[in-house]
Amino acid sequence: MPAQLISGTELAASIREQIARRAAELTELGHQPGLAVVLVGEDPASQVYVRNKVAACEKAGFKSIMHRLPANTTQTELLALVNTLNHDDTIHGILVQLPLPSHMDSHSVIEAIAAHKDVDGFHVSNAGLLMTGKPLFRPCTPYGVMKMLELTGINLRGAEAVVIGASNIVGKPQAMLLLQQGATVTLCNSKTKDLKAHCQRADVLVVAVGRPNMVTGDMIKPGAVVIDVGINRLPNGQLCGDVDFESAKAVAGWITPVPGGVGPMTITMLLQNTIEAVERRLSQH
Ligand SMILES: NC(=O)C1=CN([C@@H]2O[C@H](COP(=O)(O)OP(=O)(O)OC[C@H]3O[C@@H](n4cnc5c(N)ncnc54)[C@H](OP(=O)(O)O)[C@@H]3O)[C@@H](O)[C@H]2O)C=CC1
Ligand SMILES: Nc1nc(=O)c2c([nH]1)NC[C@@H]1CN(c3ccc(C(=O)N[C@@H](CCC(=O)O)C(=O)O)cc3)C=[N+]21
Ligand SMILES: [Mg+2]
Repeated sequence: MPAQLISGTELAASIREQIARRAAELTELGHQPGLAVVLVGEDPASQVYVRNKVAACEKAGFKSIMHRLPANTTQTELLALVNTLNHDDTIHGILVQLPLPSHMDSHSVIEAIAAHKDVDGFHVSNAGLLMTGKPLFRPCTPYGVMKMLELTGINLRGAEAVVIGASNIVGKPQAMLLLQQGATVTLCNSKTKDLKAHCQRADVLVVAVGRPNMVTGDMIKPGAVVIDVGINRLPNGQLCGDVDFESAKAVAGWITPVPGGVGPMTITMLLQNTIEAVERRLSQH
């Protein structure tokens, strides 16, 4: 039996409906959720993502402010904008689109964002809180993946979870969230020996590397849940994931498509985190 599809597009739409309802209530109370998205430079892929994020905000009834800065913006100018947004009470979430131009130090920029507005969850204090099991914001992509896993009904307690890719924004926080749900987690990287053997043990396989079709059907345990985070643009302009969808879907129990999989969930969880920021501020005043 071929794998069941986990539609990120559909799950995202149903979560966004709830978010829009809550946003309307919060607006009614005088607290319209506000997200600021900062894009430096003209990277075409980043422009697409940022446009999608702003459109999703508007559709959900958020206030969304897009700050587009030229590629030659200085780090000092960017830090000044971040500081202004930190002090703007109409803004609950701040997202600085990565990657930043090479003349900037993204670490310092992320650290400049007020941790309570860091809806990406990338600030070191948010990474630390996640690690200790008391997250303020869960990074959007891994958070979205957890929602997709919930939809499959898989019991993560004692499950073998393998994450391929160990970046600070996807792989590492993904491993933490899986661990917190009781999975036995293996986190693989470019030095991993015999990746195939690790994958074949996985009840849950999350792939976040950035290499087209690197995971093939022969690497997958029959019935496994396979989550493809990768977004790769092929020379012909087509988007594809890190998983070879055709061979994988013949073996997996559940699988996410690209596009229409994790990507739309990432944006949804960005909205979710912004709502959480508003709720938190309300409960503290
Ligand atoms: N759908 C979505 O919403 C999102 C999608 N993405 C996509 O996910 C992918 C990963 O992104 P990101 O985490 O930022 O990537 P990074 O480039 O930051 O990290 C890649 C990771 O993959 C590991 N890796 C590289 N080659 C191999 C290999 N042959 N075998 C095993 N591991 C390997 C690297 O190992 P090492 O640590 O040893 O270098 C590293 O840990 C990209 O395609 C990106 O576009 C990213 C964010 C959101
Ligand atoms: N500060 C910051 N936060 C991020 O969350 C962040 C970032 N920087 N830099 C880049 C990555 C990547 N990312 C994606 C979000 C949505 C889709 C998405 O919606 N993808 C659609 C397709 C979009 C298309 O057509 O290109 C899909 O998969 O169906 C993809 C990728 C967020 N990132
Ligand atoms: Mg996707």
